[in-house]
Amino acid sequence: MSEKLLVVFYSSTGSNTQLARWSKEAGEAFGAEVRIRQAQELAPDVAIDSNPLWRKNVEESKDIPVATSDDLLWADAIVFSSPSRFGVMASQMKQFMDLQGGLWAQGKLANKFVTAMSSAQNPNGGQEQVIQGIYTVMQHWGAVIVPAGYVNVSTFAAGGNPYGTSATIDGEGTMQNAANVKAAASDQVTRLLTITKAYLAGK
Ligand SMILES: Cc1cc2nc3c(=O)[nH]c(=O)nc-3n(C[C@H](O)[C@H](O)[C@H](O)COP(=O)(O)O)c2cc1C
Repeated sequence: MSEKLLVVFYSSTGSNTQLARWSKEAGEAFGAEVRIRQAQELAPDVAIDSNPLWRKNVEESKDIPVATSDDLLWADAIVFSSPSRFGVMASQMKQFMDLQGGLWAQGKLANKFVTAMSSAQNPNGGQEQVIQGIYTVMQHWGAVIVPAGYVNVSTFAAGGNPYGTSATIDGEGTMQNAANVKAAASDQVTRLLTITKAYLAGK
């Protein structure tokens, strides 16, 4: 039986969409069954239309369903990916988490294997804090957190964040050092699934 991997992201201008798509690819390469899902957009059209990159990302990610509680129930392992918003996760991602109080109260979110990724405009624009914020919620859910650590050389080339892959996005929306970030994200997902698989085999 293959591992069930859920990739949940929020993205305005496409960078976390890209991290999520790379995560999906890595999950499929591992042999997992993968669902990719996005947090429900909360911003009004007037805000989205104020930034052509934002509208472009909305159009280009239309095929990706909105994340639901059922996706969480289904998953053995989860990748979360959110941009930095003043050093915390995007409100859209937090809203998705906040909607899970019912499942949490029933103990149905416990024992999921999770890891997280993030992006910001600056190399130190809050990526570490965003990932730690996601991990804080995961501790409340009783998840098993699988950080990137320093176990793959790709982590160093991507900027050396042991909490999870971090991307830096310039003012034009271009991801810096993208090939190395892709490699780190892929290795992070492979590590998540390797540990999930070992746990499921021993159950
Ligand atoms: C409201 C808001 C707050 C932000 N705060 C920061 C910040 O404090 N530091 C930073 O480097 N980037 C900040 N950014 C930039 C975003 O993190 C960056 O655009 C995002 O990571 C790109 O990811 P996306 O393409 O998936 O939307 C902010 C962006 C917005 C819209």
